[in-house]
Amino acid sequence: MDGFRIPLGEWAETVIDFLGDAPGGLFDAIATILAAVYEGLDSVLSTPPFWVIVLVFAALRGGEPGLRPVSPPLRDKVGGMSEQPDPSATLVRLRGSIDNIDAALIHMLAERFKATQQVGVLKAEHGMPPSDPAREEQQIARLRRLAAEADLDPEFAEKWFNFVVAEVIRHHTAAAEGA
Ligand SMILES: O=C(O)C(=O)C[C@]1(C(=O)O)C=C[C@@H](O)C=C1
Repeated sequence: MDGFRIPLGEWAETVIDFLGDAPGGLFDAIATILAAVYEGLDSVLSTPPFWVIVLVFAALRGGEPGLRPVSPPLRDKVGGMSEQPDPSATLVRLRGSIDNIDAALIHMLAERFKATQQVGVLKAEHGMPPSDPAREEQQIARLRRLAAEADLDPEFAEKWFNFVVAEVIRHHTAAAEGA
């Protein structure tokens, strides 16, 4: 063991010599890369994607009945009333699912408004108009398509979108007036 020594001091000297010889731009480049890595990590950690929110709720509920899929008991109805479990228990179970979904929707809406709030600041700072009808048209077309695929009424999806966007535009307008 005595014969072996990690030459830490020499390594550090080499690095310091290298940095000393390096052109000034190198430090800027390192700072830029570190800042980009930091910002990337910060945005990943502060904006959980959709599936993280869903997983958090799944974990919070554990194996409780609230997480059981809604459809199988409804399918049982075809077999006749005698196969139905206790209606009060069914109601409690379905309400458990409804409560989970409502909570997830609130969290997702909060994340959406955090993002649009930043868009509002950006638009206000650069004199961009609060609303962008062309963008909204694209969003509505996409959401209507997704709704149809998911068995949700596309009219309802569009109404929901317009309701949310009206609130976003109200926030954008207030931000522009305050800027
Ligand atoms: O994308 C934008 O430009 C936004 O301001 C966001 C948003 C939205 O909430 O989706 C809101 C208003 C615009 O008219 C279009 C879209």
